[in-house]
Amino acid sequence: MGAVLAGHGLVKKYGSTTALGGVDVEVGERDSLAIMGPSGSGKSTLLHTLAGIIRPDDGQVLLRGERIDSLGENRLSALRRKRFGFVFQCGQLLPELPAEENVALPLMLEGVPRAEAVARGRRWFAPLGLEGLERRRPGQLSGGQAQRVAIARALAVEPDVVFADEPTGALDQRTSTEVVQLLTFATRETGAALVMVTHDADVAAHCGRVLQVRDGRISGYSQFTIA
Ligand SMILES: Nc1ncnc2c1ncn2[C@@H]1O[C@H](COP(=O)(O)OP(=O)(O)OP(=O)(O)O)[C@@H](O)[C@H]1O
Repeated sequence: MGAVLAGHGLVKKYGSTTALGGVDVEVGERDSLAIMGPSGSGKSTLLHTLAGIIRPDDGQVLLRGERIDSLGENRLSALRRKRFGFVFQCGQLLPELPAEENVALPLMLEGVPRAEAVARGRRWFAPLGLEGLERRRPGQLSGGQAQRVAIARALAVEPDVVFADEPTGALDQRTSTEVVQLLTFATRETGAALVMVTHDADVAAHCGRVLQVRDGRISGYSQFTIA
């Protein structure tokens, strides 16, 4: 079976800094990949390049075999909205909207009527342990609850790939474990691939594979068997 997302020979330079020096990476359906490495090694650049946020100077990004890095900006941003979900370190939820409307937002941006978008988004509240919190605003949620709302929002469009950039970076260890378990479980349930940057080896160990990046190149690879 072909890769859902692939990067081939990815190069990105900032002046004399080589952030990516020719990286090859692939993720398949239900596959989860953690990207680890020291500060400044190119992890975020790799995630953002795969997600079509940064354009590589050389190499290609393919989504289900189709090249996306050469798309025009409008098509690329439409593709990001429809086919990718994003989870950031701090949920980046809209503070004035209740949880269920934050989750429904990506669907509403795609033209789904509000009531239907909220109903579709609500299916994630029980599996993510958020039942009863639908009307709470982000300021009334704990850090872990807010990250679970962010996961629900990332999954609302039923994306091909979920990108998570330090999704547990602001959480304590116990909450990190809960959040990464839910993130990997819920992403696999939808059949999406997961690409996650993390500094935390315990968090990375929940992914099927771990890619080590150093000085913009892959320096190691490990594979886990997920029960
Ligand atoms: N917009 C930019 N302009 C100039 N240099 C950049 C830019 N973005 C990243 N870099 C440089 O590219 C290299 C890789 O940065 P990147 O943010 O990808 O690393 P990282 O591994 O994600 O780091 P961290 O763990 O600290 O977030 C670094 O040397 C960084 O300073």
